[in-house]
Amino acid sequence: MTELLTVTGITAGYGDGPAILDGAHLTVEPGKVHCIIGPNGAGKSTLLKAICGMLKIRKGEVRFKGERLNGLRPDQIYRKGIVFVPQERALFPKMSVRENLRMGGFIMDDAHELDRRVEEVMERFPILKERAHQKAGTMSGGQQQTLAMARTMIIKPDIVMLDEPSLGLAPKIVKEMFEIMAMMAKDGITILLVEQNALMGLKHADWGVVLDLGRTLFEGPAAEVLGDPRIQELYLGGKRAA
Ligand SMILES: Nc1ncnc2c1ncn2[C@@H]1O[C@H](COP(=O)(O)OP(=O)(O)OP(=O)(O)O)[C@@H](O)[C@H]1O
Repeated sequence: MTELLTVTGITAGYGDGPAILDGAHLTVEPGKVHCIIGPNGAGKSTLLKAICGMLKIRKGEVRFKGERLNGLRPDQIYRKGIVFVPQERALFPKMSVRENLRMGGFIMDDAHELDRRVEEVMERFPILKERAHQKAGTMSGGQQQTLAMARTMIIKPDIVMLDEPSLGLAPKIVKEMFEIMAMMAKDGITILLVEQNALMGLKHADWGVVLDLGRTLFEGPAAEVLGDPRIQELYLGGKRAA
């Protein structure tokens, strides 16, 4: 197995506060969809924030393509091709769809190339092309989520980390969101997904990771996680996977 990213025994927290992550580990394989599940407060979002450089790693390490990422700033990690979409999506609500997409390429020096990428991405998402001049903040939740996901594609990233992208969206829109995620994976983008609806998340994933109290309790093929009676009982609401 060739790992794209490995997280080994990391400890991290907010400021000088207690360790929220306490020995978490993770193996990320190229081109696959990885879903991190676990109860509220387990540290799922914190894990994504630690990987993308928003939180200092106190112990352990994160390696990407063999290179240690510890201590790098978020923009340096972004430049390497790891993009994080937080729960709140971090769009610029007063800026247009096109301007938001351009912001996805803030690390690109070549303005023409950036414009070309924005056009290319808009071709993939007709709703964004139609609404290129609309202010992002005036769009529906689903359209904003589409924009947030499309924006990651501007720099042709290696890894996109999505923190609860389905939050607050109607079921039909959630389905569309998972379709976009599948399209990104088909394009070769490796996905790291945190999903509150663990069953749904795992059903769309290749690899499952169970995090609790800041530790990785289990990681393995998503089908195995779905089929494990103990995990079903503790983390999947006791529901048998269909
Ligand atoms: N900005 C912050 N400052 C201090 N503590 C924080 C901050 N953000 C999260 N925490 C704490 O870190 C712990 C883990 O939060 P985190 O958001 O990573 O959990 P989660 O597994 O993603 O759960 P949820 O589904 O509730 O978001 C919680 O106890 C939370 O209160």
